[in-house]
Amino acid sequence: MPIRIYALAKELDIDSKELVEICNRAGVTGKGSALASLTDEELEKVKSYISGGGKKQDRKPKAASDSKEPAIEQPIREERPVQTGRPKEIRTIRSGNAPLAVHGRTARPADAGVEELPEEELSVEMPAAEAPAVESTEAPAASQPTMVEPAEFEAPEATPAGAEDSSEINAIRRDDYIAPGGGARGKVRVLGGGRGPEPGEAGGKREANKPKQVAPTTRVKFAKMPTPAAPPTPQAKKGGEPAPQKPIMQLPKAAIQGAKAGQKAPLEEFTKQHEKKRKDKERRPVDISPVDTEEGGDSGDRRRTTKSKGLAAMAGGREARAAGRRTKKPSDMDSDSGDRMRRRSRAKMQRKGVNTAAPRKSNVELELPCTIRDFSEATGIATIKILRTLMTLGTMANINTVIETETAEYLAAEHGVEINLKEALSIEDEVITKIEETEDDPDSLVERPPVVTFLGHVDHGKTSLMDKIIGQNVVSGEAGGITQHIRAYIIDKGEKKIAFVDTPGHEAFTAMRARGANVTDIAVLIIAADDGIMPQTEEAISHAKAAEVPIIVALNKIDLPGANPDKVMQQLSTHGLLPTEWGGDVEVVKTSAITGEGIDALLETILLTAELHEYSANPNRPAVGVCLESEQESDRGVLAKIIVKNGTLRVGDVIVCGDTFGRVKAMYDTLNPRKRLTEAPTSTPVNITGLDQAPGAGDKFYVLDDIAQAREIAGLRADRNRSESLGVHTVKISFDEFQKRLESGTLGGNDAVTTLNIIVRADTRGSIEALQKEMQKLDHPEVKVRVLQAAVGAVSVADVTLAEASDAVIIAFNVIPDEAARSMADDKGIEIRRYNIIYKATEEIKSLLEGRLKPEERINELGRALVQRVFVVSRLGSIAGCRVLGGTIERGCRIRVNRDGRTIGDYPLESLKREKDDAKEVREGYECGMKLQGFNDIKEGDILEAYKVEEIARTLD
Ligand SMILES: Nc1nc2c(ncn2[C@@H]2O[C@H](COP(=O)(O)OP(=O)(O)OP(=O)(O)O)[C@@H](O)[C@H]2O)c(=O)[nH]1
Repeated sequence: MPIRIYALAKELDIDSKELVEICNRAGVTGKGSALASLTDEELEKVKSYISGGGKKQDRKPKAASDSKEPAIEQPIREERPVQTGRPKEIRTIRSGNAPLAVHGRTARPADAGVEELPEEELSVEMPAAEAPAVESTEAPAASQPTMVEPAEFEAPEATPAGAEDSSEINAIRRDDYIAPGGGARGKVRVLGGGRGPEPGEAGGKREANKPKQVAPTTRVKFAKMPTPAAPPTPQAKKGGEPAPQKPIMQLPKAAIQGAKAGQKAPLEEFTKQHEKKRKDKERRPVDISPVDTEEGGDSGDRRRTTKSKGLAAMAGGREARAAGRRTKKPSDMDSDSGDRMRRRSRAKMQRKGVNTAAPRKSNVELELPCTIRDFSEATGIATIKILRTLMTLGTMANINTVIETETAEYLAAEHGVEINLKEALSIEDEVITKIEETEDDPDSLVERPPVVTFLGHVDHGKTSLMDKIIGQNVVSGEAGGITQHIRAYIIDKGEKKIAFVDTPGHEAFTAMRARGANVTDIAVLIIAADDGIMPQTEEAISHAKAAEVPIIVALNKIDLPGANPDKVMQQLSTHGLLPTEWGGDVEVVKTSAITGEGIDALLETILLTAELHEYSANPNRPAVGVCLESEQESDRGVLAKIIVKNGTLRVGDVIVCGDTFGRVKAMYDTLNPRKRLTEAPTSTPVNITGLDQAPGAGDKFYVLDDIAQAREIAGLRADRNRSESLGVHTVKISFDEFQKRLESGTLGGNDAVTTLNIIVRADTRGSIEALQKEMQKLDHPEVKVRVLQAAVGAVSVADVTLAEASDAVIIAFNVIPDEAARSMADDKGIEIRRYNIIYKATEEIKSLLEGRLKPEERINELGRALVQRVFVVSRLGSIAGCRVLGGTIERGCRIRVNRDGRTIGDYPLESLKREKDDAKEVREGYECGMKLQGFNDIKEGDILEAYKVEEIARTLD
């Protein structure tokens, strides 16, 4: 017969609730309350359980038997599941006013009699449903610090009657506490379970069976703690097995003992120190070393780990910070902070010696001129390194400094970078070069009139002959009967035309050629038949030959009685111009400007020669040509005389001519200056207006599409001309320059054979013949010697002009240059090489050709002096009283004695005096006395040249 549990409890005289639990332990489950009924079988089972002592055994604390701790130290509680998570409620008691330090709370000095309890004995109530079962001896793994409020020991809690949910409120009752050794007052036990002791246990069954009479004030009831999120502790991850939690602060043994003994100060001091350390640590930047992070939350372990890692850990931190910076996008930061960060980063890299420049590049193409910044960007070399390199050369520069080709090559070599330098194309290169390099379609070419120039000695009849041809009388209009201006005309000869250019002399002709304006197709050499070849005739021959144009000889003044054509033809033969009459290829026409004899024959010969050479041009292309002369007129402005070399020039065309530009406003005929033209075909000389300034003789002109282009090109040229005029003249041509050009293969010439042009001036015809004979012996497969001119007499301006136009060197054998030629040669950088031994001159030329010209000595010209008086002293000999004309005369130099333009001797200077005193040197404008060693035949009017021989170190093998 079923019996209610409460009835059975009454029968057995036990608490109904306790009986319910006994039923459960006896295996009779499903009896949740005292109202539940027990079947007979269940009743028998329960009674059997009670009578079998199971009740007593169950009530024995398991901890007492399992724990390794001394039994007296074991908490009196039942084995309960403990959750590793958060605590729900805490029950604790304390002795007197002594607080307990629990989980992160600073322990205050405890009163005497307070028992130090192991931490795991601090009871934390966990929700049974969530908590994994653990041994009660293990410390709860809850990492969240929990504060336990003090509770009065004298007022233990009592479970209120009818409280079924023990997990919700677990009061501590007096019966729960069993003092070791009789329950001495003052001992503290923190109880884990909410249940009171079972009957029969210490505390008495009687008390257990009765509800406790608890004063409301003595019962401590805590509100539920907020539910913190469970930290992902490593212990929790390991199968739910919590790791033992270590105390935040470990008190040293001495402090504990001192505190127990009532010594307050040591413990307080230690506590302060610990607190200070903790705060310092909190203020320190967080070390985010990956190693430390993995170590978990144990601060002690973290400290050890950091120390043990040492520099490695620091490096790791730096890397982590750098990684943080790298991952931060520029957009995430404001511009200022971004700039600061970049600057800091750059500065740091520079401190470390890290190259912040772009990586070096190879095979760099660099357009010159460029700035140092451009060079750095192109090559990847840091600008600071480039500037340092330049400083070693003594060049102070900055990043905007423009560097030239040589500097760029040096920098590239110094820093081991290969660069391909290319000059920047200017608009001039792009436009003008394109025009010049444009080749006309052969089908577009038509025959054009030849341009003829008359050359010859003064008064041999050039102007008169041209006048006769064009039917004008210009001779009478020229000042002094000497041609002062270039005249240019085009005449009709039947169906053909011939253009004539009359120059003031061969020098003007050559000067124009020197500027690259070789307008002449055919040179007509005018020789007066009664006079024959004169010095200027020789020069004219040389100039015509140097121009490499066909030569026609006009034997003028044939009407004169003294005309001797055979003599002239003989002379021509000796100058390399063999007449056709004598089997040569030079046409010789006998003419008279007075009678007109031979004029038609001359014109026909010109046309025939032109036909042979097939001069042609493209009339349909934009015109190109040369300015022959220009002047500023008051009414028409700039009037330029030009000749069209190709294409057709029209009014309205935009032209650039030298450093001038403009649009052709008007065009005038050269024969009839007031006759306007609308166009000028090829080979036509015309006067034009419209240019902004007067161009120079020899300036080429080009027709462009755009006036702005013309203006820009003219401006660039003007700037360049200004800078060149401020620059220093360099030696244009010299033996050394020849040597360099030979070695570099840039010496001018046809095909594979280069040509060494020489102009010879000598004291006698015999010297010239001897020199020419020696030079004919010079044989070189790749270089040929070409004597442009060989004449007797001092070096003239014409020689220098020819040398400039032909890249020639002047060899002066026993002669000196006149003052004008010397000045001009210095000005234009033309070398005049002087010799007094034929063998030495030919030896040097031979060495030059063989590429082994290695001057061992160099003549250093010092100065010149004019002998004004000669004093003959019996004991000493002749003393020359001189005035220094130029330079200085120095003691110990050598003196060349020149008389009538010829060098008659070369002697050492024995003594140099200023008045009666020996002088070290005498400068220009001063008088001095000179005694030459071994020469007493000095005369007034002699020119004494002082020079020194300098030893030059060999630069080649
Ligand atoms: N009898 C004669 N006299 C001539 C002939 N040609 C020129 N003359 C004269 O020679 C003189 C010089 O003539 P120009 O024509 O001035 O000689 P040029 O070569 O032009 O002289 P520059 O202008 O100084 O270079 C003049 O008085 C002419 O009259 C000629 O064929 N026969």
